[in-house]
Amino acid sequence: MPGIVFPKDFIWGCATASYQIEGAFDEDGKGESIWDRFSHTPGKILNGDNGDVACDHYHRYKEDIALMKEIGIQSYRYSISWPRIFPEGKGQYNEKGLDFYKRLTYELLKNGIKPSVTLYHWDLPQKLQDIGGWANRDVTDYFVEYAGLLFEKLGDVVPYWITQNEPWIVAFLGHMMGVHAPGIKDLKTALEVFHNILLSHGKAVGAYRQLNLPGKIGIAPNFSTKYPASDKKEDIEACELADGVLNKWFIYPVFKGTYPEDVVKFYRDRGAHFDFPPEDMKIIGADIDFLAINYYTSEFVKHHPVNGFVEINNELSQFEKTEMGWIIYPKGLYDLLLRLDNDCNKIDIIISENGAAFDDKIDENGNINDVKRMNYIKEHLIQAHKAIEEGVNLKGYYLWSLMDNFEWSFGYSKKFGIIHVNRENLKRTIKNSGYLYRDIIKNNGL
Ligand SMILES: OC[C@@H]1[C@@H](O)[C@H](O)[C@@H](O)c2[nH]c(CCc3ccccc3)c[n+]21
Repeated sequence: MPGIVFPKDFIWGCATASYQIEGAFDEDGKGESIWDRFSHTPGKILNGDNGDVACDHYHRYKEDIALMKEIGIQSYRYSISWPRIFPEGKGQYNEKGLDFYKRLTYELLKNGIKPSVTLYHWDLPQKLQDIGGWANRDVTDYFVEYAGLLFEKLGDVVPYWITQNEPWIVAFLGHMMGVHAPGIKDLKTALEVFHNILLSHGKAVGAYRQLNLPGKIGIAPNFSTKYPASDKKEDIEACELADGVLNKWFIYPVFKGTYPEDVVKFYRDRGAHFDFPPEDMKIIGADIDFLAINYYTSEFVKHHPVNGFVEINNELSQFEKTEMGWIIYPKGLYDLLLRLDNDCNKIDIIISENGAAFDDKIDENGNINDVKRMNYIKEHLIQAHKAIEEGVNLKGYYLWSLMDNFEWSFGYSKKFGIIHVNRENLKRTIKNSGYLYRDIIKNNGL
């Protein structure tokens, strides 16, 4: 592979999220989150796993930051647990909870690692779910109160802020499919939740601008590139609809001030009447400094007589798959980056999540030669670099994830880390993919 060199100020990072790594689920005044409630509900999580202890990052954060330093990570994307800050979701804040994130943030800065803070990565205070959660429009204002406190306390030292992680997953896995917290199965609720999460994002951006802080603020949707399974007209139309449901459903409100008409009709035809106050759309379309994208895989799409479209990856044996059953399709990242560069007015983009779960094997010397993950990382970075050469303003890459952690409904069975975590004693071991990433960072390329 001819030497691939990234731009000199390209940011090399890694990402985690509070509920997936912290543990200490009820320590130092933290309130219950909807993921505490969901994972404590029998039958929701594989093997009955939960985040009570997770990777115990709450107590081991200094050791974990030392490992980031050893790998040479330049920026660390972490999320703040809202119920650690506001145990009841609003009102009186919890000094001890805030103190943890101050200690974590200053330890990163001390080690020359730029903090990138995600305000919401799914762990809503349960007390807010008790009053309707994200389906209750008032929660958007409680989110601004929460965000505003963190802007005030950490805004002068945190250079990157991400308001919301994956509104689509929160809305549709949590409120339509019911496989994520809070486990609701209702399309209309899912649409309200999606809208209110975007509204909370826009309001928080507005609050951030008022404070004239030195950092940058954005949002982290999940995208996947859709390809028609054939060149039949019906499959091409089905693919357009699938792209609308996932990708346009985010891009249009945030960058064009409206929801995509074809998808609104799709939902209306399925009994979910959908329209929101026009003034909301202005708030949702607040200017952001960067778009953070989570990309893992792509889908091939076929026409379906009832549902309009069906994604057929599980029928495709020609692609390698990860332990999540997702096809490995690096060109989908390239195509996504070119598309976003075009659709989002050449906004700065960072890849806020990219990575893969594989069934890692530990050899007799305790080393983990996770070649599949190493190949996945290299192949996706090659595509990211190609996009940069095409003029895409790609500014950074955050690998998912720093360490093996709680993979939502799959519990600890799916491992995405470049650092292995022993589930018995929580011992950390850098995998060969971690050493590869160290070399990539050192060389600023492949
Ligand atoms: O599944 C790996 C990671 C999660 O651990 C992160 O918390 C989450 O931000 C994240 N998003 C995606 C892509 C969208 C997706 C999420 C959950 C389930 C299926 C697809 C993959 N991941």
